[in-house]
Amino acid sequence: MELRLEGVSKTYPNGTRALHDVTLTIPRGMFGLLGPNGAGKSTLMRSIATLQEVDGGSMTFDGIDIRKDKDRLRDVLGFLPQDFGVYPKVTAWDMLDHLAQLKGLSQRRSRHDAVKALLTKVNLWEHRDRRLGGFSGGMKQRFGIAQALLGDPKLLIVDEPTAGLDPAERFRFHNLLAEISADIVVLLSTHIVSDVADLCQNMAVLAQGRVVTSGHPLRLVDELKERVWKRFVTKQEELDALTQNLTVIAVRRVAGQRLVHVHAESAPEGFEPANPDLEDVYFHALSRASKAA
Ligand SMILES: Nc1ncnc2c1ncn2[C@@H]1O[C@H](COP(=O)(O)OP(=O)(O)OP(=O)(O)O)[C@@H](O)[C@H]1O
Repeated sequence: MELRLEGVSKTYPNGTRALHDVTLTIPRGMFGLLGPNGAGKSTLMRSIATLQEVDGGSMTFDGIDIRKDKDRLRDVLGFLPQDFGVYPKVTAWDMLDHLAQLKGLSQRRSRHDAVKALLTKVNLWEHRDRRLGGFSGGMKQRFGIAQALLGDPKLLIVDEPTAGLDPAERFRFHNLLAEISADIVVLLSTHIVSDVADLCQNMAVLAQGRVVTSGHPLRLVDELKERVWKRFVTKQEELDALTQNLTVIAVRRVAGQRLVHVHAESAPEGFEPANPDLEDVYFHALSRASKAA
């Protein structure tokens, strides 16, 4: 069971090239698709979810040709879109029961069993009679996952699910996703590097519609070993000079100071070795992509 994308491309009518020859193999488990705003993540998610068309390439999931056989894909798909909205005056139970009916669960008894199991799974059973409008951001997202899991999907797509969640809610949401992804393919799109570092066995970075790196997060970090160097800077002129002469990957704030990470085969003067992490992988991939553009 895997999702395969080959040469997927999309240009919007206004000429924006949102996807450019995207080729990825996404196996069972959690796959993180990282990229800055405008990279093309939502376009890709929505296309896989059959909500919009691509212009070229092929997309298959577990033997289903997604572009040709949309209905078959929808039968095995769960989707939590970026802008998942809820009816504020409806209770969690009534909303999920209604959505379950729309999904084709017509037999009342088994539908109620399924709704109960899902609300329990996402830890909202005790809140089932509360109106959705009173839910916190994290509760709404967990409800979003419950609706996405109706009908036991084999492919679950979640688009930027943790934006705006506080750390405790994020942690809870992560645990839920990790549990779900044991048996199915979960595609998580995000611009938050630590979501991918914490959760994903495989990942890709998308920039300007292209896959700029992909693989196992720890292996990608490993590839940067002894190639990332750090140094604190205080003045803007210093930073400008470094940016001109070296490959600056990232500038972070650490305890109120600016810490520069650069990529180089050997230590530039004044720099010491840094332990690379997934942020370095991400920013290095983005800086390579913007140089190539
Ligand atoms: N309907 C549309 N018509 C024209 N251009 C679009 C349309 N939807 C998206 N775009 C453009 O396509 C590019 C990719 O957008 P997309 O929303 O897929 O990126 P993203 O990585 O999901 O970003 P974000 O996190 O901001 O949603 C952007 O340049 C965006 O402005």
